Amino acid sequence: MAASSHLCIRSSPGMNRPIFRSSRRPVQCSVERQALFNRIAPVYDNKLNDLLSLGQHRIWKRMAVSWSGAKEGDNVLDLCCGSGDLAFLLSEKVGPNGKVIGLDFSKEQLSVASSRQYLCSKACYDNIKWVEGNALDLPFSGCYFDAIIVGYGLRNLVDLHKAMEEMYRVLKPGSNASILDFNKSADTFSASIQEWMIDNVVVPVATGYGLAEEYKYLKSSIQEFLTDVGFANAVHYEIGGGLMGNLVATR
Ligand SMILES: C/C(=C\Cc1cc(O)c2ccccc2c1O)CCC[C@H](C)CCC[C@H](C)CCCC(C)C
Ligand SMILES: C[S@@+](CC[C@H](N)C(=O)[O-])C[C@H]1O[C@@H](n2cnc3c(N)ncnc32)[C@H](O)[C@@H]1O
Repeated sequence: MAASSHLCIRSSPGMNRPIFRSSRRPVQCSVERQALFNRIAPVYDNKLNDLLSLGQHRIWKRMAVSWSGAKEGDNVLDLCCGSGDLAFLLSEKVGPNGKVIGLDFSKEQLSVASSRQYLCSKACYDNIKWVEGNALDLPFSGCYFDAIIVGYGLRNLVDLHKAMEEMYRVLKPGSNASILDFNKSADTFSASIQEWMIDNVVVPVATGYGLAEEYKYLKSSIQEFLTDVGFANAVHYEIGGGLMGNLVATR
């Protein structure tokens, strides 16, 4: 790893998959957010997202991977990886000659990701490394990645502009950042369906998981931040009937 001087290894109890911890100086990140994602790690998983999205999130994540442009042998980043869904998909895409880094600031989320990797027998998952770090101060040198993917991560960051600058810095020129998140649809019909779903399905289900507050502000646009930091091109695709959006930004 190019920036190995910034990373140290933390053992992951009961497992043989190390988690690398960034030793860079702390920069702004929300301690409350970090605590929240640590707290929800045992319940934030495929089952919850399957329930909320009727399994559709698996399709949306595959589309995001495809838009990232990641290919065999690439070095790619799953930013705000959580329990690692996108990292696992990327791992299959880049194959044994490629490398995947899943970065998150929640130890507990990374611990879940690491045990999923350990429990799954797919050999290609050996190409994944988990890094505990901050999206606002990435522990990698410039022009390091062939693709970056972010699933439902950016909305949770305290400084979106800084995160975009960091993504731009570590991406190689000509490479893509593929950003999957909730969409703020311009179409009033789609927007009202989304609002209805969130108020009547998502929030009540999430309340049962202790996540009500987190699901109350799902409707924000992120596109404007990307072009600000110098991305050459940014294209936004509406998916899932306009409920979700995938932004593809090229450096
Ligand atoms: C993928 C989903 C949630 C991801 C998610 C994002 C966050 O920012 C969080 C923050 C804190 C805690 C948890 C999360 C989190 O889980 C679920 C998405 C649900 C959709 C809003 C609702 C989809 C409803 C429909 C049933 C889907 C039907 C699609 C249609 C047939 C095209
Ligand atoms: C809603 S989850 C999404 C997880 C995963 N990408 C997925 O699609 O299922 C958002 C993740 O962003 C992480 N996160 C939030 N702020 C972060 C930051 N400043 N640096 C690194 N990770 C962060 C959280 O810990 C959490 O795991």
